[in-house]
Amino acid sequence: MTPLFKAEALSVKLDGQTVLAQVTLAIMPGEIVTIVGPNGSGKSTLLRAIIGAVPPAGGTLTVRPGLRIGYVPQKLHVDSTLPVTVLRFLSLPKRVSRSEAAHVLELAGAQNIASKQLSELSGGQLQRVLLARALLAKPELLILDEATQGLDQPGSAAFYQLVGDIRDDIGCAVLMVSHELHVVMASSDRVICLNGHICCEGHPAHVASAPEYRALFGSGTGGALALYRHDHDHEHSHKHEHVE
Ligand SMILES: Nc1ncnc2c1ncn2[C@@H]1O[C@H](COP(=O)(O)OP(=O)(O)OP(=O)(O)O)[C@@H](O)[C@H]1O
Repeated sequence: MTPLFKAEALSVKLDGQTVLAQVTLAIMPGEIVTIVGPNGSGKSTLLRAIIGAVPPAGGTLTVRPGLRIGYVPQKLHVDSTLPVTVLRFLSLPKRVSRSEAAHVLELAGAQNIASKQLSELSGGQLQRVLLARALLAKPELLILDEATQGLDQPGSAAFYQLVGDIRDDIGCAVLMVSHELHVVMASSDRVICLNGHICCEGHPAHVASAPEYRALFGSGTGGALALYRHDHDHEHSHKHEHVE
């Protein structure tokens, strides 16, 4: 199978400073990959390099020609004085039909809020609308940059569960940045721990116990990890592979 994109020994400089060095990474169709790493470790820069917003300073980045990418930003700052309904927002800047809008809202679990004003949505509802908007591109690769910032833990868990369901529905790969390894681990196939370079990678449980990860994040989430795994096994045992 051909990867959707492949970075080989990729380095990126911003303002003359090396932000990413020797990053080698490929994403296969349908895979869910999560990038974790401390603040300033280059996570957003890596996503921006993949979508072509920053040029490589070294190495190579090969993106499959014509790859359809959907991008979900961290946050949308909504001007509450500007009246825009969810349906209208989906038609900006390019008009979409009502049925297309209804379809992506349904995929994103937001079908009952189509006629609401953007300004009256909760944080979790707004993120679902942003996700719906990214789905309009019929993405083969969905990129999420800390898309659950500001959501509480159950809200984040529900959101990542939804992302996993969408992958199952439309078969897209997902590349996302999250600080919440304990929340995303149930829906990720692979986790990459980044700190300017790739420190460690692999199955979520492997990364959580890797010395490089523990050195960066401590082992304080151990209890939460165990608890989440436990809950997850019970709630969703019909759908996902389990972390043993
Ligand atoms: N436009 C820019 N010009 C110069 N330096 C930048 C620019 N954007 C980011 N940086 C620097 O590059 C480094 C990596 O930033 P980046 O935003 O990729 O990290 P991050 O891992 O996404 O951080 P966070 O978790 O805080 O969002 C940081 O040291 C940052 O200060």
